Amino acid sequence: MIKEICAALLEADVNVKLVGTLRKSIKATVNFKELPPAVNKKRLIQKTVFDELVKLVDPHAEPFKPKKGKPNVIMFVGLQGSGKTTTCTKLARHYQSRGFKSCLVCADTFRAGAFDQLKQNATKAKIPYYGSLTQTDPAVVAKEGVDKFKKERFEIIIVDTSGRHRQEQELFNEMVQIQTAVKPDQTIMVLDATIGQQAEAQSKAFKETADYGAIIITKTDGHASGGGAISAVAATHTPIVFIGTGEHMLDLERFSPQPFVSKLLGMGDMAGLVEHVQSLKLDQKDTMKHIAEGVFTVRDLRDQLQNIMKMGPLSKMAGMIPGLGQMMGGMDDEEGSVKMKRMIYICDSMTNKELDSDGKIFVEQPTRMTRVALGSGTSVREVEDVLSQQRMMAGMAKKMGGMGKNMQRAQGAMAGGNRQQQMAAMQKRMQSMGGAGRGGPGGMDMGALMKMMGGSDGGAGGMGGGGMPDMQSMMKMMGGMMPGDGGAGGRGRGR
Ligand SMILES: Nc1nc2c(ncn2[C@@H]2O[C@H](COP(=O)(O)OP(=O)(O)OP(=O)(O)O)[C@@H](O)[C@H]2O)c(=O)[nH]1
Repeated sequence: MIKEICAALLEADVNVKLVGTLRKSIKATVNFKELPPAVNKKRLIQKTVFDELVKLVDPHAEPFKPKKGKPNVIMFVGLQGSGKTTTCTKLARHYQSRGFKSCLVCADTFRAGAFDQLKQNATKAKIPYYGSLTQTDPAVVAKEGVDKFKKERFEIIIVDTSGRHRQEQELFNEMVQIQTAVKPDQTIMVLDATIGQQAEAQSKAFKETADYGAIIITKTDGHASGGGAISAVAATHTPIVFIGTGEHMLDLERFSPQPFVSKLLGMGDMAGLVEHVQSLKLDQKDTMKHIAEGVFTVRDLRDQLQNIMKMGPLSKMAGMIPGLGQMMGGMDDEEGSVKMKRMIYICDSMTNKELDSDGKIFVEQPTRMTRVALGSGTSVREVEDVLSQQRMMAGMAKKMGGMGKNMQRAQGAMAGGNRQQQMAAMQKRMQSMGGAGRGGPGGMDMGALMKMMGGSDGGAGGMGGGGMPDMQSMMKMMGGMMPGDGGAGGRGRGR
């Protein structure tokens, strides 16, 4: 088993030496001889590997926190094509949306077109930028830009540097010159997740020269498992702060060790998820019955919202399902929960008749929407959003009408089954999905995931007991309710 895991890690581009160390430390941690016979060895080894890897990438330190009201200069370094310019803009937008006055400085005078690229990105994100088409000394441009923005009281000043030179030494010299000129509060290295085994050497070389304090891994939405990233962290003892999850401006997520390692090993914490959900005593009966009949009322939506709220932070939930965390890119727990609470207030301001309706009543008498908006302290637009969410779910329920009955049957058949076995089979399926690299996080096949969770094929994938099958609707809803871009039902990026 250890051999298998080590092979998988090597395949995922984790550094050879690191795998060796890991192997030794597993053997040292797990005392196989003295294990009582009842202990599930496989699970124990898996957990040890998982913990070791998480320990490796967990920075155990507070990441750099920019201070409000003062200039925070952040310099980016990294090889060409690693996604530096894109990530600079993503980060500037990230801070800007959190109330920091942010801007970008292009210090790449080597590549013609670098400034244009930054300009385009910055304009799209409505972020002020600085660069020069005539000045050839990058350190001078960087200093000019930083000084100008400091004077204008910008709080986040991000400096993008060149990643390409005729010789590596020239690139490194230039990095040092820029660093000396702008004295960054933080230097971040951008590393492409697809870099593989070169990650260690590259990150070490950059560390020796530019002594960056944080790493951002880009392109984690691709097929690469990101093992190189772990090697880079291990080699340089530098924390990963964010991960890039796509080409879109919003595809930047705070790094979190557990989901990252889960993906690397191709397993989500499904067991944890099942236990968590089962401990919540969610009220599903009516909704399940309704879905089986192909119906989904406003009240069903309300109950589902409340169930989701009970589950705790969405990001935590998502982290337990391989790939889902990344897929929900940019999702902020607080924003999500505020949005959901408002949706519940809206439902709570409805009459029983409205709640038990299919929503058409609001179309027939639109003043009802105004009344509900007033009563809940929200806007008509938000009421419309809730109703369109419900309509979408109702459409799904209709399609699933027949399927719902099968689901219930399958559930009943499994109620007496061996949960442990079901769970093991489930994990295996999750692993094969994650491990086979099906398009990585962004590309996870939601249909398959939902089918599995619902166990609609009546196979071992289902989870028995109450509650779980309704994950189907929950997932869909989670997908539809991401705040920010597009509002209700407006996702689809990250794919
Ligand atoms: N799929 C995906 N693509 C990304 C991500 N980040 C960046 N890219 C893409 O990677 C390519 C290179 O990104 P750039 O930002 O131009 O790279 P750079 O490091 O600035 O390159 P130089 O300017 O040559 O130094 C672009 O096509 C980006 O859209 C990511 O997280 N996921």
